Amino acid sequence: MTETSERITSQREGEPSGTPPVIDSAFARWLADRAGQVLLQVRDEMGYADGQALKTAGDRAAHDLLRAELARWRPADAVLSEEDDHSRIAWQDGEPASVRPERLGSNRVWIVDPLDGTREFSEQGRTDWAVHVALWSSDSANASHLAAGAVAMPAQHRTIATDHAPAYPPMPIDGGPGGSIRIAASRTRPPAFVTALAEEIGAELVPMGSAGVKIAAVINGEADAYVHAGGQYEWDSAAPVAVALATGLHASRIDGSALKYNEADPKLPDLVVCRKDLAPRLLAALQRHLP
Ligand SMILES: Nc1ncnc2c1ncn2[C@@H]1O[C@H](COP(=O)(O)O)[C@@H](OP(=O)(O)O)[C@H]1O
Ligand SMILES: [Mg+2]
Repeated sequence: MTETSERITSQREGEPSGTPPVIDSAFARWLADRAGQVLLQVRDEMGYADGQALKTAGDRAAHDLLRAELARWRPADAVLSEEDDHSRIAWQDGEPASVRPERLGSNRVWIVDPLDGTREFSEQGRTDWAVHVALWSSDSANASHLAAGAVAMPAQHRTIATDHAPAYPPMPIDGGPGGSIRIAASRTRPPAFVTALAEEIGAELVPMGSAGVKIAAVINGEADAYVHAGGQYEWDSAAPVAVALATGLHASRIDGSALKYNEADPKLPDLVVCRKDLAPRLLAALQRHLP
């Protein structure tokens, strides 16, 4: 991890407090950092006695901050947030049957997960939780249309973002510790097929919370791949995938197709993020283990 790719999240000296950068990628970092600081405060103030109350308070506080700052500094843009009420849309075959979300007519949509790794946030001592801020833009050149992204990991005192894309992860000399590929997977609900996949390719599973933290582990070279299937939403992956793509990593659905964001139905149930040299082997093995 280089110094430029890993910045302490606190307000820098001499910066006028509350004035965000104009450039979208730096704005994404600023916003994720702000929400991260709020989440640390919530943890400090509430403690861990009531985990459910802590999760609810954290989700709400970070969501409210992101919503307010986006309304203030990017008033023309649309927002898709995990904490919004998606239930008012009646889904039918993956299409909204009644209300068409306003964001589908917008050229710029901020896709945010105020607190990814909610469970880990509520557990004392755990640092594997994150704030995700991504910008989807119809003008963006990449297939996923992700123009900017930031993942703040406040309890780890680091933020990764597309304004200073991290260096391409180092190649382990012998394929990682013990010579095996390291696959980051959910610590509480790893998909069954990932275990079978790991056995076939002689990989080791590295359990941790938060999709953002797992993708950050691949970006940092602490893991070689993140494989997930069985359910997730656009906000779980948009920001870390934006950073992974800016770093030069492979990121796709597990069938190899492009990850698409700002779709009518925000479900995005599976993905794989890995070094480019691993992608052909991993995708071929995935074909044999698709759930
Ligand atoms: N099967 C599933 N269905 C829906 N969401 C899932 C899921 N598996 C993981 N996720 C979401 O992906 C994020 C990372 O999960 P995990 O740590 O288990 O890998 C979590 O986001 P939130 O914490 O924002 O809810 C979690 O809710
Ligand atoms: Mg999430």
